[in-house]
Amino acid sequence: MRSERTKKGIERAPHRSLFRAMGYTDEEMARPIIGVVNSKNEIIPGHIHLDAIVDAVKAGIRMAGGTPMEFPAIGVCDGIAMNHEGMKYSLVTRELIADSIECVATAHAFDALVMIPNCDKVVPGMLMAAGRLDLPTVFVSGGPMLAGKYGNKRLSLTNMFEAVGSVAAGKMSEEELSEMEMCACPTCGSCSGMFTANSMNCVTEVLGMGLPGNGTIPAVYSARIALAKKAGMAVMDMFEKGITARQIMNEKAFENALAADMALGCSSNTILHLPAIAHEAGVKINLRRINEISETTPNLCRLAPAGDSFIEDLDEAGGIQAVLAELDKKGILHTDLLTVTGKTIAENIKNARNKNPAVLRPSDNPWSATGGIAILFGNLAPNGCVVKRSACAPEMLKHSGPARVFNSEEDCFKAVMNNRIKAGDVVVIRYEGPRGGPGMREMLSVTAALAGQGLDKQVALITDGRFSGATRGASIGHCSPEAAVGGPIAFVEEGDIIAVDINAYSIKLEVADEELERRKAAWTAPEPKVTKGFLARYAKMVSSADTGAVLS
Ligand SMILES: CC(C)(O)[C@@H](O)C(=O)O
Ligand SMILES: [Mg+2]
Repeated sequence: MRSERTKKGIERAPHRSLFRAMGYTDEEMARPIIGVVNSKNEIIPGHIHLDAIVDAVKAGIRMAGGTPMEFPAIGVCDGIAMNHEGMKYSLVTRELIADSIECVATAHAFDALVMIPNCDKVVPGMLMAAGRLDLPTVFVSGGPMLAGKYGNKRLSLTNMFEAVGSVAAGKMSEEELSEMEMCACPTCGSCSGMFTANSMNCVTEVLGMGLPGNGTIPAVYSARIALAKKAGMAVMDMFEKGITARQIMNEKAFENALAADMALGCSSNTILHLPAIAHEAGVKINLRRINEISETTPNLCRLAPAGDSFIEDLDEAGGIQAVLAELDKKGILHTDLLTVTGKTIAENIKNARNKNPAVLRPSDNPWSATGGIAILFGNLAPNGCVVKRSACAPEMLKHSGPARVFNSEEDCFKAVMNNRIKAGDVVVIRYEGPRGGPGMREMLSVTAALAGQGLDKQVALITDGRFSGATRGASIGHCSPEAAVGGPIAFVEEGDIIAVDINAYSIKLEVADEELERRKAAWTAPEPKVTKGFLARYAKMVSSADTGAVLS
């Protein structure tokens, strides 16, 4: 046992005295020590209830003969951090979470880990730690929030952000906005659509790191508590069999994750997180390979923000296992891979059934023959940029128009709220990349306000920042290289024509090469916006978005 480093022999008597200080018994010390990473806090709706999940996990570990030892992980609510300086501190927590778990788990020589995340950056941060540490590891998330009800309409956080634009455009009253505010987010859990948190929790299940049900069972269902108990038992089984994270998260597992991403219509943020997680697991994900997978994977789900169903509906339809069964019918899944159930994907999906073809389209009757995400390349983004095409109005799949250039999210948001963006425009928001932001802000307020004004069918937006999973429209993010390092997006001028052809995977700044060279020669890198603290250190070290914005 790895944990013997902290508890066996005469030289470990001091260590044991410290365990005794916490009330641990000989029996508890003799058993495998399982680190239980609890990201509970009182500022994220997806995390407020996690103590109940943690208690159930610990019960499962004890039932199966282990000793759980809990330690914390931080987390940020992207919704509450949105549209202000706070959002610069969101993506960066992913690395803090991974690094801090590495520190605690190694310092205390845990034998195995159970990770309990829920929201956006906590899931990938923990998956990165799992890949780095390569211990037996099981994930059980907090589960999705139920959808809100407003009159006879169901709604989610997307509607709230879009309503802000509707009020600004005079299409909705402030009274209606306040009424919606009271019912959009009715329970604890990760926001109810196929936004980033749920995307990542679903992908965790596909990777094989979460038990069946991990991605979709609602936070308030008793089945989630039972799942947590099973996760505690599963980690003990993995420990006994010597199954570690990297045996599960191999190259084929990431291919499965990307295929499911395309079928589910996941958040564009998965294209940052999956390469970052793969990097920690020793696997390389290439953006061009992602397009190949998207080209051959049907899009089966249009949950919010692409449609009006929610994660709870996907759960009732059979959840992620039913999605995998649909994909398997097309032969696009590697099914011989091991998962935390101790069984293969083929064994896990044997009895999975699609119980609602309106929510989960059968693979021979998809929403589209191609997947939810497209990576565009061209002179404006030589290293690629990302769009969730399944949440884009069909008329915007091909668009060209004049650039409206902003050097920060704030400047652009003001212009949108003052109704200064017009039909046909291509909004450019730059110096918001991983290094330039710093921290690559998520720009749901801008994209939602445009959608709330009805402009999502007429306006495209491109940025070196990123979006929320709740963003819809021709919102093209992660433009690489970013403006702060002299990427071509830095050279766009007001009125330049930008042509986007999403299904051709192309984005073009229609300015002659010689002119772009002239602009490049006249360009100087801006001074760093932040000069102290973690953000300043992050800005110096972070890689480009096309490689996952990682620190190594
Ligand atoms: C606040 C949201 C909706 O969670 C967003 O952060 C996302 O990325 O989906
Ligand atoms: Mg987010």
